[in-house]
Amino acid sequence: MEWLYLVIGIAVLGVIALVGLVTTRVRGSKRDLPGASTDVLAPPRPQQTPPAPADTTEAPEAPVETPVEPAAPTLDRPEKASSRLVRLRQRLAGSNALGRGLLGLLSRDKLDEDTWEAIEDLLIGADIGVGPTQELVERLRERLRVEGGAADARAVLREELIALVDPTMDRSLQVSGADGAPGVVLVVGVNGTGKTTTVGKIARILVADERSVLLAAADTFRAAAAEQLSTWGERVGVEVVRGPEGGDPASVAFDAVRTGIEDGVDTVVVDTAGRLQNKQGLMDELGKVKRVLEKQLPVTEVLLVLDATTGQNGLIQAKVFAEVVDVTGIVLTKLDGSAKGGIVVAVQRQLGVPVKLVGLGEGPDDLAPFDAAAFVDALLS
Ligand SMILES: Nc1nc2c(ncn2[C@@H]2O[C@H](COP(=O)(O)OP(=O)(O)OP(=O)(O)O)[C@@H](O)[C@H]2O)c(=O)[nH]1
Repeated sequence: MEWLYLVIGIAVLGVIALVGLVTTRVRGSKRDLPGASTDVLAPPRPQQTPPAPADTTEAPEAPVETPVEPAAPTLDRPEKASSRLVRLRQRLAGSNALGRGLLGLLSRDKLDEDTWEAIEDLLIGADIGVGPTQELVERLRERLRVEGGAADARAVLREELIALVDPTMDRSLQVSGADGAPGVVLVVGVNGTGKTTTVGKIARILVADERSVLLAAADTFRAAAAEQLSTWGERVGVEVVRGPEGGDPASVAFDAVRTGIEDGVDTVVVDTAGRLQNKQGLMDELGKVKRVLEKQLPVTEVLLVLDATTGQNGLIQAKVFAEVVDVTGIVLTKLDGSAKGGIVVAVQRQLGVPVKLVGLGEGPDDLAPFDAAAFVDALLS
């Protein structure tokens, strides 16, 4: 019996050993299958790329992002006043017909009475005025007679014309107040002479000279004038004080000077209306504007704007304005469109005040400080 138990035990052990061997073989063969996976729906694994070799060069730095500032409005850079008359001298083309005409006559071999008469006609035609014409002709006759053939007609004419225009007059603009207070420039003139345009151009001259400026749109009569002035101001970053259309011009002027004092600007330039029904209305309004301005600060300059193409009419206007306000300087506009440069002499004689600025075109920087010698040189060029 014992041997039977022994045989059964050996047989059981053999079976166990056989089953264990088969299981191990099956597992081993599964592990060896390429791509074997427990889940067939799983997406194929992305192929692993070998790690890049270590880069020994420095990686470029990522650009640093700077915050974008809102674009500042681009402002005009007005031309310096000193270079303007030279640039604009060819604009006096109409007037230099006068210079050429005079030189042609004076260069004749014989200066007879007919020639002197022709010279007089030329001068009067150029609006120099009767008195200054006679004075000039007398001086020329005298000098050419005394100096005789040795005289250089051109040089003599140049000297005498400069003397007539008067280089001794103070033509500087009074744009500064006392003790650091703003200077106040009051601009007057009949409408259409180029007054508003001139105020805009004066602002540019001051800005080019690095002065701070405030404009007062005290021409409340014409709505477009305030708009026009604002456009001039915006181009050079100058503030414009405005009032309601048809409002009191004196109150706009007052507000502007108060703002100018508060802001500490160098100069306040005041535009005024010129379109008034009668002389009394004009007197009342301009007188009031000036009085109201002077409650706060003295007016340092009163500029009268005259259109050079209007000839005698301009002289009559000049007289009326001079009665209303103390004009301290004249701005002659549209000299580019006029053959009558002689008006410079006539108006200075009439008012006894200097031409300080001349308008020689519609461009923003076509307003130049007046200079007697440069003007005469342009006439004779
Ligand atoms: N050719 C030329 N034109 C000029 C000159 N100055 C001004 N003008 C022109 O003259 C016209 C009238 O100018 P404004 O400034 O509007 O005249 P204003 O006197 O202010 O007129 P109101 O505002 O109605 O009183 C405009 O077309 C200007 O461009 C100049 O020197 N030469």
